[in-house]
Formats: sequence, C-alpha cells, structure tokens
Amino acid sequence: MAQLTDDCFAQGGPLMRVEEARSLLAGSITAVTDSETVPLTEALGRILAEDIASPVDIPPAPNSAVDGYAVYHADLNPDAETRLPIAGRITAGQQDLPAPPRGSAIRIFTGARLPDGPDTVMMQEDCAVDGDPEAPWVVIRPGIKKGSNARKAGEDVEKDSIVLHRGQRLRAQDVGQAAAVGRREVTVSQRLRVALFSTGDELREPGAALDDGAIYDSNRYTIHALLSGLGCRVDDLGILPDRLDAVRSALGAAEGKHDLIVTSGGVSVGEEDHVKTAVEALGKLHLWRLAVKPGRPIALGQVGRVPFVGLPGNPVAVVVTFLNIVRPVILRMMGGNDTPPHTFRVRAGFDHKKKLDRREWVRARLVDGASGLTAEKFAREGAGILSSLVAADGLVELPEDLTRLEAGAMVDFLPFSEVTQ
Ligand SMILES: Nc1nc2c(c(=O)[nH]1)N[C@H]1C(S)=C(S)[C@@H](COP(=O)(O)OP(=O)(O)OC[C@H]3O[C@@H](n4cnc5c(N)ncnc54)[C@H](O)[C@@H]3O)O[C@H]1N2
Ligand code: MOO
Repeated sequence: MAQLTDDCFAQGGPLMRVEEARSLLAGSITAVTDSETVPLTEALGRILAEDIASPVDIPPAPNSAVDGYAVYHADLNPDAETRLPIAGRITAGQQDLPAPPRGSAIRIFTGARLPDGPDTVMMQEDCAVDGDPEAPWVVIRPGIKKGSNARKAGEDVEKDSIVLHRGQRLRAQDVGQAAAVGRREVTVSQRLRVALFSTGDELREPGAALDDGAIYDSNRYTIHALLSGLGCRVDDLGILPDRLDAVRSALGAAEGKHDLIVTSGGVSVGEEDHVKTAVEALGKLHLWRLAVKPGRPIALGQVGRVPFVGLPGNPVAVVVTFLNIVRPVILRMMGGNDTPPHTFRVRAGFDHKKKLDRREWVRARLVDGASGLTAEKFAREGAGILSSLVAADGLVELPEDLTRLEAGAMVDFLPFSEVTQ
C-alpha cells in the first residue's frame, strides 16, 4: 500500500501557527523561580535576577594602553623627530607617580596609571632610546595624534551605569563584567526543577538487552541534555509504560516537587497515546497541534498547577519543538528576557517542496564555498532519523507562505549553537 500520509496535516482540524502559539505562551507563562545568590564561578549560564550597576569608573583612572613613553603632545615636533629626556618610570599598580616636567618623557607600561600632565603615549616600537643609560633620552618619530594610547577614566564603564541587566543569561564575558565592577557574587534565578519522563512500551534503557520490537530510549537523553544546557535541574524519572493508569499516577506524583513536567511520546492519535488523556484528567491541555513540520503534535498544558510539555515521540520532532517552542517557555519561567535567537541568511543548496501554511524546519549543514555559506539538506527527511540531526549544523526555517524553494535562494538558518547552550 502506498504511504498515504507522511503528512502532519492529515489529522484535520485547525492547526495553530507558530507565532500564535509563541505569543499565547508568552502571554500565559510567567517567571516561577525565586532568586538565589551564587559566587561568580557558578554563574555561567544562569539568568540574572538583578540589574548590576558599577560603583566605580572603569578604568578608575587614566592609564596607558601600551608599553612605551608618556609625553606631552604639545612638546612633540609634528614634522621631525623629538628627543626628550626620560624623567621617570611608572609600572602597573604603582601608586606614587612622578610629576614629569614639560619637555620630558616617562617610561610607562600597559595598564600603568598616567601621571597628571602627559596626554599621549608612544609605543616603544616607535621610539629609540639613546644616551647615557643612567640618564637616557627617547627619540620619538613625528606623526602621533594627541591622546593616542592613553585610556581615559571611565572610558569602558561609567560609575553608576548598569552593566548587566535582569533577565539576561550570563555568558563568560558577562561573568567577567560582574567581576570587573567588583562583584564576587550575583543574584540569579533559581534553577527550574524539571520532571522528565519518556513514554512507550518499546523503549529500553541504553545498555539493556534489546528484545524484539524494542529500541533504546534516546529522547530522554536528548531532552535531559537540552534542559541541562538551559540550566535546569532535571529529575530523570525514567520510562513510563503505555498505560493510562501508570502515566496518570506518575504525572500526578511529579506535580508537587517540580516547576515543570516534560514528557516525550504518547501525544499523537493512537489508542496507546495516553499522555494527553492523563493530562486532561489531572489538569488542562492548552494546545497540541501546531502548523509545523516536524513536531506538530506537541502538548502544552498543566498538571494541577504545574506547567506540562508533552513533546512528540519522533526524535527529530523532539529537538525541533524543544528549540523553537519549549526553550523560550523555559527561559521565561526562569525570569529570562525574550531575546530571540539570531538566524542568519545563507544560500540554500537544495530544492524543496512544502505545504502551504505550515512552517518547516529543514535539517542542514553549512558548506563554505566560493559564494559564501550554503545550507545543504540531509538526504533523508523522516522525523525519526536522529542521525540527520547529528549531521546537521542547524535548521533552515521555511515560512508558512512558501511552497517551493529553489537552490540558490537565500534562506534563514538557525545554527544549533544559538539555541543549545
Ligand atoms: N495516524 C497518525 N499517526 C501519527 C500522526 C498522525 O497525525 N496520525 N502523527 C505522527 C507524528 S507527526 C508524530 S511526531 C508522532 C508523535 O507521536 P507520539 O508523540 O504519540 O509518539 P509515539 O507514538 O510514542 O512515538 C513516535 C515515534 O518515536 C519513537 N520514540 C518515542 N519515544 C522515543 C524515545 N524516548 N526515544 C527514541 N524514540 C522514541 C517511537 O518508537 C515511534 O517510532 O506520531 C506520528 N503518528
Ligand atoms: O512528523 Mo511529526 O512532524 O512531528 O514528527
């Protein structure tokens, strides 16, 4: 028999567009976590729960950007070499600064404070030193601009300005910025406590024997990694059998101890798909059919008062729906701001036909060629082909109104690196 529907739209009924789903979620999900104070060494990837202002100017005082000689620019001959006596020496961290007279230079090092007076620093490679080593002179080439290599107080950060904002996710440089304004600790949102289940009688733990009809549970490990990457505290609650009573009691038990419950599988239309029924019995199911490919049957709802996300079972659909739909929900629950990930315009290296009115994410790897970056599609497209994601660098996002893509057209590319850390 011909395959009738490898088609997520076959189920009929209204499908919700991505933008509608996102704005519905943005309107209904609020931050749920309290804040906590952590040392900077534990702050990476956490969401800042305070604005951080700098109590000081950075740098606090004018200093030199190079190893060289500090001079009064007005002492320099603009058209010929200038020869100046070296009147002193200043190293980084030195507090007692010599007061250089006009018509002299000061030996100075990168980061050392500039004394009052000199306004310009010559890089030592552009100077020559001669004369008696006890009383040396520096010879300076003409042409340097006034103020060169002299860092001004506050040129990086001005006192009292906000350097880091509540809701931002801390990257390495942000952690460094907190240290640069003198913070040892920062206040961040507590980690979201997430209960994670996979569902399906066919699933076995990796490492166990694989009997007939069974497969290893990969989704739970994929989702665990995705959640951990977002800074969640994941409670791995194993594999649930395809039995309504078991699913219902496991979800019910998870409610009290977690901020979010995530499952994979069991959200489609088969009689063995019990997750939707269990969630409806324990709370509410808000939406479960999106106008996307892959990943249409995603369940979003609540178990008691705890938000619930039921990801579809197909391994590719898991990743695509997590990154595009669930990730912003989780960041929002942790008090994160809504900074959308960056996509990049690249050339499509493939033709592609798609259905009108659904958004499609095509797995692609980037190839660097003479005409720039080209996105190449993986040969096989099934939503169960996890190896296609392994081979991909990211997702080409094709909009709802497109039905035909021709190789050479420019497309939006979402690199995994934008959304998996
Ligand atoms: N008659 C229809 N059948 C299906 C439809 C449909 O509209 N009508 N939708 C298809 C789509 S789209 C998807 S996606 C899946 C979603 O189904 P479920 O969420 O109920 O997932 P399962 O049926 O449990 O599993 C689907 C597939 O994925 C494998 N799987 C499940 N869990 C795991 C795991 N933890 N690790 C690895 N692989 C897993 C499972 O063995 C199945 O092959 O439904 C389609 N069907
Ligand atoms: O085919 Mo389904 O789009 O969600 O994997």
